[in-house]
Amino acid sequence: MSEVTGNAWPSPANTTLTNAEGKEPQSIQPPVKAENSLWDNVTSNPYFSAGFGLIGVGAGLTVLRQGLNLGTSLLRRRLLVTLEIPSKDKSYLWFLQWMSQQSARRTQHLAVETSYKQHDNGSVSTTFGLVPGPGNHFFKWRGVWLQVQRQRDGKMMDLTTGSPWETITLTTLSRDRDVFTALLKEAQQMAIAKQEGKTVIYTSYGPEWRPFGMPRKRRMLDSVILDNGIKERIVDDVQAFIGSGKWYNDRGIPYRRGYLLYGPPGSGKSSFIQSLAGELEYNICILNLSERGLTDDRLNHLLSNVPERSIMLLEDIDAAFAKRNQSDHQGYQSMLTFSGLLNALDGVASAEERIVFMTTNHIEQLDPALVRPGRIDMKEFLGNATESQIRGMFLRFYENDQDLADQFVRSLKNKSVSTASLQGHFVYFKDKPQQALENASGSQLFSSISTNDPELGTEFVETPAMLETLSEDARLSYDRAKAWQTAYPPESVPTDITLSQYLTIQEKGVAAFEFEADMAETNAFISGRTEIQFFRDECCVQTNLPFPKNQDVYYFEAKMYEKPISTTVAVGVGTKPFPNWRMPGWNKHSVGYFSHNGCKMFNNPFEGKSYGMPFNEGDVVGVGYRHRTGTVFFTRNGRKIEDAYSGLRWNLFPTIGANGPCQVHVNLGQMGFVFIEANVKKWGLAPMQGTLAPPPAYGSERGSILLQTGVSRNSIDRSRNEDIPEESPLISLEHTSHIPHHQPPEYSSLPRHSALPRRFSEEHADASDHDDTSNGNESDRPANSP
Ligand SMILES: Nc1ncnc2c1ncn2[C@@H]1O[C@H](COP(=O)(O)OP(=O)(O)OP(=O)(O)O)[C@@H](O)[C@H]1O
Repeated sequence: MSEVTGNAWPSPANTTLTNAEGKEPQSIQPPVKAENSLWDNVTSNPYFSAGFGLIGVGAGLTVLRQGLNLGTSLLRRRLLVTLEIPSKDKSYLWFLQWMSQQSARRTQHLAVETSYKQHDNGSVSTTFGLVPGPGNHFFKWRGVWLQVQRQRDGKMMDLTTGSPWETITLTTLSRDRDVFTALLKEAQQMAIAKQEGKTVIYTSYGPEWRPFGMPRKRRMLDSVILDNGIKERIVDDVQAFIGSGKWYNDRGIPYRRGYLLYGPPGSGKSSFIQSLAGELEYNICILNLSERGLTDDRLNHLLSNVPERSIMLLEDIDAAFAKRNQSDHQGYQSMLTFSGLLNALDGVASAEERIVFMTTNHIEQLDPALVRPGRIDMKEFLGNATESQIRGMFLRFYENDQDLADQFVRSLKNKSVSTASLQGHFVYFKDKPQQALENASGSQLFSSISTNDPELGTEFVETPAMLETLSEDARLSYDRAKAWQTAYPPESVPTDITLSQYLTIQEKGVAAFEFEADMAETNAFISGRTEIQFFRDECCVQTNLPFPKNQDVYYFEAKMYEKPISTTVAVGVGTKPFPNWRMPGWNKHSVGYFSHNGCKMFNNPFEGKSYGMPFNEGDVVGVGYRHRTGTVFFTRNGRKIEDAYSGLRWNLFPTIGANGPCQVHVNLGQMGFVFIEANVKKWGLAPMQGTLAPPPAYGSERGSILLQTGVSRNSIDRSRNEDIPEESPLISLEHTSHIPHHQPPEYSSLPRHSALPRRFSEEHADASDHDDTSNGNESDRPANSP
């Protein structure tokens, strides 16, 4: 049994052991050696005590450091104040600019901020601003010490702009905390002062707007010379819009307004928008819709976050969707879709007003959905220089030279020149008005002149005055047709007479020609190939085949079979494809003679020229085409009117249009013409009958090829018909002798007999010889031979 005395742990020295017999216990003495070796060794070991010492020192230092940190942060918290400016914030750029003025010279670690400046003459100069680079910088401002810490995050990037994420941290003493506000205000004012009297041009940078280059000097409104009234109209409209936010909001109308400026290049569209921004003291946000990577979402975001007091400018809007008509689902150069643009323009309602300007050189290429009111509320045509513009431009360059200005205007009468060309001319003859006048017909000025003479088949350009003559509906139809013709240009489909069409004309004669009308699309119905019934609205129909080009003249006549006075009919020609809701003469590559006023029209609905008498029910209007000179002429009730137009060397199709109910019967040569000359000279589109036999009379089946038993290919006497091709029809040529002898028309563009069996063609050659000399029966063949 062991006994433990006291509460203390028994020391090994005092431990007593008794045995069972009660014999004197032997006291167990701890071995002296063991006690010394364990404890003493430990304590007396120099290495061990040195380790302890080190641990103690380390712990002490750690405590001290933490204490210091704690103290510093306490001190910082109490004594210092910091301001963080992330690179996303607007004031970041202001601050950097401000810094470049303040402290750059005092710091050792600089970074460069390069900026471009585009001058009014187009030249660009570059300036380098030195700003504190990443790291710590100290400087003193208004007696206060500041620490600037510019930190660039190596790992984080602004994914939209691709630039590294940066933060600027400013530190100063707590008591000087007001210095931050003062500093930021000064930076802001400095930035604003730089823009004062200037127009800032923003471009998109990722999903945000960034200033492009330095702010530009404001352009004055009177530096842009537009035709009378245009400038005032737009400026008044914009100003009225800007002040009427409440009006819009009260009526739940999105507070935005869209403007479209269209017209030829160099007419001042961009310049005017710039000067308008200057006048309103607005900035301009330019967006290129063809920009790579522009998506619907990004556009939407950009349009919803236009900087304050800015005009949104979408230039050359037609270019972005040039391919739209090929497929509605097509991707464009950018990833922007047309519907994306429409949605973005409709856009989120924003409290700030939104002014969107669009420009185009080709309004006809714009989708009607884009130009509808709400997206575009005001359209203005900026065309080539008018007389007043020419005078205005001249006087801007050579003040007070009224007389010379008048002479200059006179020298450009009836000529078409862009205002940009005029500017170039005046710059060239700077300070030399007399020379500018003398060289008014010089090549420099007129390099961009386009003649407006429709008779020469050149491009027609409408003017605002012309457009104003159209009603809203007519203008819509006109714009639609122009857009349509851009998508489907005249002659963009093959219209030459093909071999099979040629053979059909040979076989069927004039019956191969017929008017076509798609009932689903056209408000017209055709019966018996040439009898046209119009129902309502404007539309036109064309023949399936164009005028052939073998004989000198081709001719057809249209009889006004039933025509109320209220219906206007236009008889003429046009190329294909042609918008079937337009009258011939109203659109490119078409000519029309109009019933209500007797005018002729070519290529446009504005410049009708007085031509013949009006025509009405019972009247017969004829159209002749001389393809060598490309001349179109008309007849009225058998009397020829003078040539209408010449130089039209296209595949022209007889075209009849009407704007209301009426019936027009057309004679393409299937019967005698009212115009005698056409009968005598056989100007019809093809012979009355072709080479195909008419069906036999009832009861005369004997000998008829229709009821004969078929003749096998082998039964054909090939010794006499060596050239019969294997694939020739299985009709025995023995039986063709009764086919009326008609000379097949010699459509020169195609080989005459190559596709026909030799004997067949020989027979017909004989027959035609015979016909040419002895058969003068015009009722039989009125139309085809020259
Ligand atoms: N009506 C005008 N009045 C004064 N300057 C003009 C006028 N039209 C053109 N200019 C001058 O011609 C140059 C080109 O003009 P601007 O870029 O405005 O034409 P634009 O119609 O926008 O051409 P584009 O359709 O090719 O963009 C500018 O330097 C401008 O000053």
